[in-house]
Amino acid sequence: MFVVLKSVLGKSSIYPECVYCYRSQRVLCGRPRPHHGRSRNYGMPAGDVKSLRSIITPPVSKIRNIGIMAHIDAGKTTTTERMLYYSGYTRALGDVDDGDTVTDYMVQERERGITIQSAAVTFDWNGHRVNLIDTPGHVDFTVEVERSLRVLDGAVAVFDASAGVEAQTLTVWRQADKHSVPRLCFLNKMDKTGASFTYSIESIKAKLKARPLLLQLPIGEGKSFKGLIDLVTMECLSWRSQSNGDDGKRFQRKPLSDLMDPDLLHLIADLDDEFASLMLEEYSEDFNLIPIEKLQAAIRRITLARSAVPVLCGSALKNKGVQPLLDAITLYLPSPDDCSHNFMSWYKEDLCALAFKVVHDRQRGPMVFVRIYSGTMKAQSAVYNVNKNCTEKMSRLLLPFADQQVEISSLPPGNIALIVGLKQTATGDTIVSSKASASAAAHRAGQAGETGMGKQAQDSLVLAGVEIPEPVFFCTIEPPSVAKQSDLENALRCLQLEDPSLIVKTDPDSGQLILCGMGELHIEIIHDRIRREYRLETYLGPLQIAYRETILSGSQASDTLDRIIGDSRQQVTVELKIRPLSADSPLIEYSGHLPASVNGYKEAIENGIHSSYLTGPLLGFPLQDVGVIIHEVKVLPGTSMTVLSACVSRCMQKALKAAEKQILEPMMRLEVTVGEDYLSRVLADLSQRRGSVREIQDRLDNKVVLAFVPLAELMGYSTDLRSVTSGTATFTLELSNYEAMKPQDQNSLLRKKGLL
Ligand SMILES: Nc1nc2c(ncn2[C@@H]2O[C@H](COP(=O)(O)OP(=O)(O)OP(=O)(O)O)[C@@H](O)[C@H]2O)c(=O)[nH]1
Repeated sequence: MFVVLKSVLGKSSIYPECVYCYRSQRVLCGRPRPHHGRSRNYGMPAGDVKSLRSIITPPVSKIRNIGIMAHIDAGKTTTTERMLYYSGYTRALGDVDDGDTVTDYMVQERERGITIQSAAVTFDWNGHRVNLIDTPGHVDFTVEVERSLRVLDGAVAVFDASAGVEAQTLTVWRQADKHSVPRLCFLNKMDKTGASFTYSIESIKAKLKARPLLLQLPIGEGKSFKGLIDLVTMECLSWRSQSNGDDGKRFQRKPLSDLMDPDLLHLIADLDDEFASLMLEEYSEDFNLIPIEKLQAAIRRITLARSAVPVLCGSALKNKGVQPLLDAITLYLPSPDDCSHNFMSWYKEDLCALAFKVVHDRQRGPMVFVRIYSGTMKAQSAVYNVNKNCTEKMSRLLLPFADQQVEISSLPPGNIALIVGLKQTATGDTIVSSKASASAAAHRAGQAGETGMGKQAQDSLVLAGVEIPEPVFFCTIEPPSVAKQSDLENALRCLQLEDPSLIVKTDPDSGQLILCGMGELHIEIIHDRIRREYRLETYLGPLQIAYRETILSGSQASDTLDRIIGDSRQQVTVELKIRPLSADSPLIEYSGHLPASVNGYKEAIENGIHSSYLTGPLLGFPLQDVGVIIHEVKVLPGTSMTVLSACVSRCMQKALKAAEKQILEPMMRLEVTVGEDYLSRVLADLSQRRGSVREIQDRLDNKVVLAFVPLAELMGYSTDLRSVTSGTATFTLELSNYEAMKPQDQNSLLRKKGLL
């Protein structure tokens, strides 16, 4: 039994069993007030706390962890807002155009009107707990998309009914195909001039290669759109005109006919054997006697098997069709019970959760969104972070109900929760109950290893997270003044917890901070967030590609460092050889006749070598595949280990200068999905980008081109691909390896950098 205390802030320890509701304007997780000065009233007057009072943990079969995916501007934020409103968790209808929505809470999202990071909101509908997870579609945020696909069990694809399937939906749809996520389609904006139900259905068939299962038909299109025909219940659903201020909460359901829709029945029988036998046997006399529940159960089986995709329609902006969409989510999309992940079996009843988003609250510090896969999560307990190898204490466990957070004492598997108190946990980390439990899971994975599972597979099973690709772009970032340097470092530390694909380094020569990210937009967004959220005006250097360097021939060098520091003499002599590293030789070797005392210096010697690996001799990029043989090390007694490391490092630089050098460039594994009509154009474009095509596969009616292309040739690829394929192709990109540049390409790069 929960009691809601209105606006009681920071007193949870006094009433540990209570559920607190927080006024969003004060305690939102880092959510700033709307920038335009107008703010929505999220306050909860007395007597309107029914929904929070009734919070109980539902059985897992009643949980729906659902992603919303859409092309930019299709209306997913508006649809989400309506869902929150109709389910009773917000008191006013949020409007994207006024910048006062709940889910798009980063200011840039409000201003740019795009959704960058996945936000999760929870609400209850018809006895079900719905956790809505927003799914970004931009290619720079692929990791974000993959991570959100990992935590959700089903998805709703929202379309602009006047545009049909657009590029971003295609990208996320294909990722959802890859991860076998069951979906529903919602054709939004049926009220818009040019909206066409038929066109949208045709484009779902043609572009997504999906089989639409029409559960509704619109009554009118564009300005004349009034309501829907529900083909499952054979009812007419009509809403009052929004022009007289109607919020669409109440609508009329009028039975149209006692007869079922024969087309729908036959299509369902075609797709579902169980339903077909009902029609042929029990109800062969009269199909119209088939109970609606049986029809709905068949639609659910079809949706989960992904043999067709239910299609609904409406207009979120005009408050029409959202409640039936919510019904469909609870009726047809999977519960956590319907989905399983391999790694879950290693934890059995023990806690295993994935941190899928970290946000910063000025008062409460980092707040971590988690999906619980197994075991129970308890407030005020210690948890073990497998990725960071550390134990942390969580203070509070919250449910992210709309824009309020509701405190709860424990949560079973299948749920999404918000944790306060974890300081080390970053997005993508796996959280379990203890180190012992992680070891037990690794042990179980190991036992399976004996039956054919490799070490790598074991590790990935123990971890619930998504692998973060190496960043391939970088640029320098400078604070407005030296005094602000530590503020900038702090901001970057916080941002890294939220976004593990952001890497921050310090240039060893200039001491400048360097941002490394996944793409142009990624770095731009980080820059923007530092300005807005941390109020720091920073300067970015030009965006550069992260090359690497290596050597093609061996070389030898010796060096002596002789210094008087204070009143002691410090002297080191080093002689070493470097050579291209072959796959089976060790990185550092010591030649046979070194004095035994060298053993005591090994750490300092290796530090010197590792520091020289960070800056290559040509352009200062990290070294790769360079082996070292230490021939001689003479150290005067009393010499500090720092001087020894410095001498080794200087000697390495000398040897590197003398060797034949090579730049390695990042090669990207590019996967382009395109219709046959545009295939030749895509291939011609790739050949101009120094790309090599490895394979062309068939996927449904599309061609999938697998190619390796130098990253340097992929600047602006998304725009170019859109123009050569009229927006019909999608692509994914990830780092494959580093490859030696051809002499002419290397020379032109060096010339560009002013080094030739
Ligand atoms: N006519 C019409 N406009 C709509 C409807 N739903 C949303 N819009 C408008 O479409 C624009 C985009 O809506 P959003 O809800 O921000 O779309 P989104 O998909 O969340 O956009 P991103 O977060 O940028 O990807 C806004 O101007 C909305 O007012 C609708 O049903 N009909």
